[in-house]
Amino acid sequence: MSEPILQVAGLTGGYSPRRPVLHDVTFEVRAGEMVGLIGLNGAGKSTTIKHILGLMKPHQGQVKVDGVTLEDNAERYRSAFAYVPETPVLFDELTVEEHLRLTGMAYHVAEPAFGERQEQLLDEFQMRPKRGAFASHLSKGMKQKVMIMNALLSEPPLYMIDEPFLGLDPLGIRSLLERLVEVKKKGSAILMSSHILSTVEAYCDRFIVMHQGKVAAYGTLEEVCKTAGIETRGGALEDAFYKLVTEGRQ
Ligand SMILES: Nc1ncnc2c1ncn2[C@@H]1O[C@H](COP(=O)(O)OP(=O)(O)OP(=O)(O)O)[C@@H](O)[C@H]1O
Repeated sequence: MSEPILQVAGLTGGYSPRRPVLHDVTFEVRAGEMVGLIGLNGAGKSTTIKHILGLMKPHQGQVKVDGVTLEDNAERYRSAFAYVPETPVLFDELTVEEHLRLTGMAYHVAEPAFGERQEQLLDEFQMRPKRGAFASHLSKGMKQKVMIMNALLSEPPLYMIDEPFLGLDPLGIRSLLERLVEVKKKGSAILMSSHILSTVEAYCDRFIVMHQGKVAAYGTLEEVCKTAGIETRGGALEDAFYKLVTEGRQ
């Protein structure tokens, strides 16, 4: 079994110490695998990601990236992942190329690798005509593409991607999925949160089903189906999910 790149162990956390949102959340993402993080609105997916990013401190438990906690070694922890948020965050007065250059410098991607990766990404995401455009002049989906290109440029051990499919056009979605399959083969770990369960099932190796701040099921499709008490078959993730998040409801 490959080494774990992201380890979340017994994580209890949230926005106020008296009212935790996450309860004893435990999972890991290993080198060379894509793990889907799924759950209803408010289940705790973004809060989990905020804890992993180091924006929030665990009340209990710990998060390790590349074998270290943020307290152990902040530099190593932070440089081991790239994060693509649901809503793009760019500098309005920088161009597409300038964003890529900034990322290249931050992640120490030297020439000639930088130039090669940049040109390939501009082609793959149909952004060549916009290379000199300011971020503020890009469409919503184009901004999302720039965030994705920045993440792919840095080639980190861990990718964390939050709901990437909503703003992208069909070609962009295909380019992203093809690239994720490629970086996974090269040994990166990917944590992807999405509500598009058919795509999650098709591309992810394992799944974390979050419900009300807890891990309701975790593992391969077969393991998640077993926890939900249904038979495994193609397309079963949606049924397993439905069962897990409606259990106990009338
Ligand atoms: N800034 C905040 N302050 C206080 N509570 C918050 C804050 N952000 C989220 N919450 C609460 O934390 C819980 C989990 O929310 P979270 O954003 O993690 O859900 P999510 O699974 O990412 O949902 P979605 O699919 O809608 O993005 C919810 O009850 C939500 O109301």
